[in-house]
Amino acid sequence: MASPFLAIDIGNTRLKWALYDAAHPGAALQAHGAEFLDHIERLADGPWADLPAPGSMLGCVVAGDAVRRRAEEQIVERFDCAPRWVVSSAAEAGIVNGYDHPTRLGADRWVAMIGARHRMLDAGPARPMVVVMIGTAVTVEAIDASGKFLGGLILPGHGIMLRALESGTAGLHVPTGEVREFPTNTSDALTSGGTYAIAGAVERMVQHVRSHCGAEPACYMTGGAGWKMAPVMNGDFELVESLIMDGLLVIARERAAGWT
Ligand SMILES: Nc1ncnc2c1ncn2[C@@H]1O[C@H](COP(=O)(O)OP(=O)(O)OP(=O)(O)O)[C@@H](O)[C@H]1O
Ligand SMILES: CC(C)(CO)[C@@H](O)C(=O)NCCC(=O)O
Ligand SMILES: [K+]
Repeated sequence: MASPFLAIDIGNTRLKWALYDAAHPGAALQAHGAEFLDHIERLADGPWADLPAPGSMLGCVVAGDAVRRRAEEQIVERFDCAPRWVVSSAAEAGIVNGYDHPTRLGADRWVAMIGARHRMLDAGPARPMVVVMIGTAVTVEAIDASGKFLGGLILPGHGIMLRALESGTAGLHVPTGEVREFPTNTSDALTSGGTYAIAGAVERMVQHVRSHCGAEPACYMTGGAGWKMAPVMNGDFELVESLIMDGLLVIARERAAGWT
């Protein structure tokens, strides 16, 4: 009988977790949550206190070693299961890594691409992809129709952009504004500037992929602030909140198949 599977995504701002009824794509979500990194110690006695014990877990972590260790303490304290973390490699689950040093690619980026590829192939024939993650940092990945990761962009997220402007200028200390085509106050100018900086980078990558691959890419967006970007994106962007969790489920199934 299948046992529950715990998926964990530790970013630079928050730890996201999701418990599924089994370790394969399409498994039913039983519980999920997110904690700011300062609050990881609460997991075992808080949100995880009443969960059924998972038979296995798999995660991706881009925060530092100290954060990863604090998460491992919670996993071991609450559940009798070994912490396992995805490391970016030369190839896994249908994606071939084009990075100069494949292991230096952020594990969250690697897992999100694997989740996106699986979703794209589920929907129809193979196409190139653009995969965008809007978290603490923003990443914009290009993948060709064969599953080769061609390369990607890293840029500051909304929060970092605003804090950089605040600390680097004398006159920019204002509340968050609205996204406007023609902003007429400082708040709107800052919020719109950040949003369109990200949108512009994404549109450029879509152009690069379109001309390099000679086909229209399937475009996916994920990350905690993805819902804020989705409305301003040109073209068909599918917002998939669970892209990293989907990728973890794909990898978990492949590994289980390889080990039996
Ligand atoms: N209204 C806002 N104005 C400016 N920045 C914001 C706003 N809302 C969220 N942010 C910033 O956007 C970033 C991403 O938000 P969030 O923490 O939800 O994403 P995340 O996917 O959990 O990030 P990570 O995976 O990197 O931990 C954070 O750095 C946050 O400070
Ligand atoms: C770029 C971030 C911060 C995005 O979360 C993360 O994937 C990371 O720390 N990556 C390592 C460097 C790289 O991917 O080239
Ligand atoms: K992330």
